[in-house]
Amino acid sequence: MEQIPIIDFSLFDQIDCSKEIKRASETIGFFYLKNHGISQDEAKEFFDLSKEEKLKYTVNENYNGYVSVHQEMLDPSNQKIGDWKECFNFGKLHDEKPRSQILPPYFEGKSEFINKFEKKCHQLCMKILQAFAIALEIPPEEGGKNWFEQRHKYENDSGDTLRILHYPPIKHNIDEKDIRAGSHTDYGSLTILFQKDIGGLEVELPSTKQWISAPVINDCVLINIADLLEYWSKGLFKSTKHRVVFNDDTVKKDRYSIAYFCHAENDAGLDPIPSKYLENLVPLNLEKGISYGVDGVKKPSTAGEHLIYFCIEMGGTQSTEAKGYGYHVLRVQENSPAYTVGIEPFFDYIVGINGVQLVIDSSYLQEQLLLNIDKEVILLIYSTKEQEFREVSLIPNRDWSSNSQDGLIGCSIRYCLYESTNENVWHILDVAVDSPAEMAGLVSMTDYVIGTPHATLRNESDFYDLIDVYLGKPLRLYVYNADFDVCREVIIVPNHEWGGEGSLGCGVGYGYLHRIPKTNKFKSHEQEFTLPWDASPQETRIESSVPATTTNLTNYQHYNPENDTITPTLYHVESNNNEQNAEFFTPANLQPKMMNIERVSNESENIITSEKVGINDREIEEAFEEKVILNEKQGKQD
Ligand SMILES: O=C(O)CCC(=O)C(=O)O
Ligand SMILES: [Fe+2]
Ligand SMILES: [Zn+2]
Repeated sequence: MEQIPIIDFSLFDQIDCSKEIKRASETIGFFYLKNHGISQDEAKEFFDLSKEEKLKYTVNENYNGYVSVHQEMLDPSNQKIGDWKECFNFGKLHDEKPRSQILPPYFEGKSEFINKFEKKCHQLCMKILQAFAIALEIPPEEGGKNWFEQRHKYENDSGDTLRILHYPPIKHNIDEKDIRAGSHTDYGSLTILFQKDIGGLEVELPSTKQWISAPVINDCVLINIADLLEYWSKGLFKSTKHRVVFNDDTVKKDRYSIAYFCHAENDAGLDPIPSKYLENLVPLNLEKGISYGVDGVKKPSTAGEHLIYFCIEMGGTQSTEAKGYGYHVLRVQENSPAYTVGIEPFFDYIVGINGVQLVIDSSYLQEQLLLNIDKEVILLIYSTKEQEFREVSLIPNRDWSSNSQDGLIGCSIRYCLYESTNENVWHILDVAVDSPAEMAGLVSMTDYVIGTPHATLRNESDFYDLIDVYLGKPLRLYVYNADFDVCREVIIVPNHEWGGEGSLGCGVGYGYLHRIPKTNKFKSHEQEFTLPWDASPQETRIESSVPATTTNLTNYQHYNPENDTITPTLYHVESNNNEQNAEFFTPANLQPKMMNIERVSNESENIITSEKVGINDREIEEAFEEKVILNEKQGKQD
């Protein structure tokens, strides 16, 4: 079986050493270094402080600070409980610059030592990266052996982190799923790992997927390649999965380790390393987000963007993001019951009513509303913006509107999947002067295009196709502004004649990094939602085989139409839609709940002066039918 090689770093100046490092990085992604020049110090004293003391320094938004036992779960798909470890992350402790992190008094006294240690680790990483540059034969005109160093300068901001770890002993019987650190890869360029006395680290061989042990070897540090370097090298270097397991002989012992995560500077572009060894390799997909400049040209991702993604993930948003089916709220009528309780179009999904989860598209929701006219019902709502469930209670009724066509709660809905919906938005980046984007009033950085009445935008390219079709013509966009937490309608005329590059004149970002930020405005409702559902409203209803979408929904029953005892003819769908995605509660003529914006006067045809922007009903109807309408009607209206 393959073994993790031991490389003697005192031989650094000989070419063999860099070749060996390259070979190890291409195959296992891990190697031991002997004679690396750093002596390891004990982290134990910090972890011996009281829990209260340590919790005062819980990780901040940059992921610096204290992480308590079980707070981190590195392998959520296989773990039942978080990692059996606690750790403390130090950001870079510059001596020249003010520190971004407040240190516990315990470390304050040792900050000089920590700073020195970090610098030594960084220097060691630079030497290893030099070995990579030599082995990859980066041409001198590109930077030669200094290519990596130029992108990892200590004084520049980066995600460099020193982490001390403590894995407490376990006294009771452990579950087979219990693990000290779940399987994961590291995030930056390189990691130096200092192990001491107690083993348990395992590495998954990329070739065979077998887990092998990475034992403690005296006087050696362990180096591993991390994700950024894998991406940068088009996958030539392997960012290998690793984990820390309990062994019979170590489970009752404390384990301490130290990791130094070396990252590229935030501004470092991630275009591939200039090396002949990469020429025939296909770039890996980062899939975290794409940005386009004002000129419409794709910008390379940077190490900093990559890092933001990491901080979002580790900050825990991943665990709250839910996936499942529900009724997407497309419109909310002003002064309707839904409006009054703050149901938000676009972001909200109705996923349950009175304790029953709506896992199947059926007439159940309508029936329940009809059965409860003038009585209170409780709707379970999932917000893709807040990534949160909440309950609202409202009274379906016909009194709120004089129009008999209006629905009972005043929402237009469509049954669909609610996963990553708020990633399918187009983030407005820099807006160029006098560009169509500026004239349309688009706001740089805080505006997000969330849709259009003309078409259903299902993926990134749909947006660009739409712009092409509307070249020289007014295009209506629904735009969300994160500062004001409000939606409005914008009319833009994409064109190439405005005098700058691109047809919109603004940079656009798409994907995970460019999703709509949470506002946490429903946080205060959390209490309300955790109340258990005690009613079992339909005794005859049987659990459907569809699993609950999230653990939050365990108190919800599943509605199964096959066991329905309610006569389905109670409700008549008043809609001219024929598809199963009928628009149940839509009145024939309603004004969209879009903010009316003041528009700056201008001769240009795409500017409407201080005027309320309404949307034609037919347009909306058709958008809801998910038909892409890209033609004649537009001319008529504008
Ligand atoms: O403690 C160890 O041996 C490994 C820690 C680790 O892999 C990490 O923190 O990323
Ligand atoms: Fe790791
Ligand atoms: Zn963005």
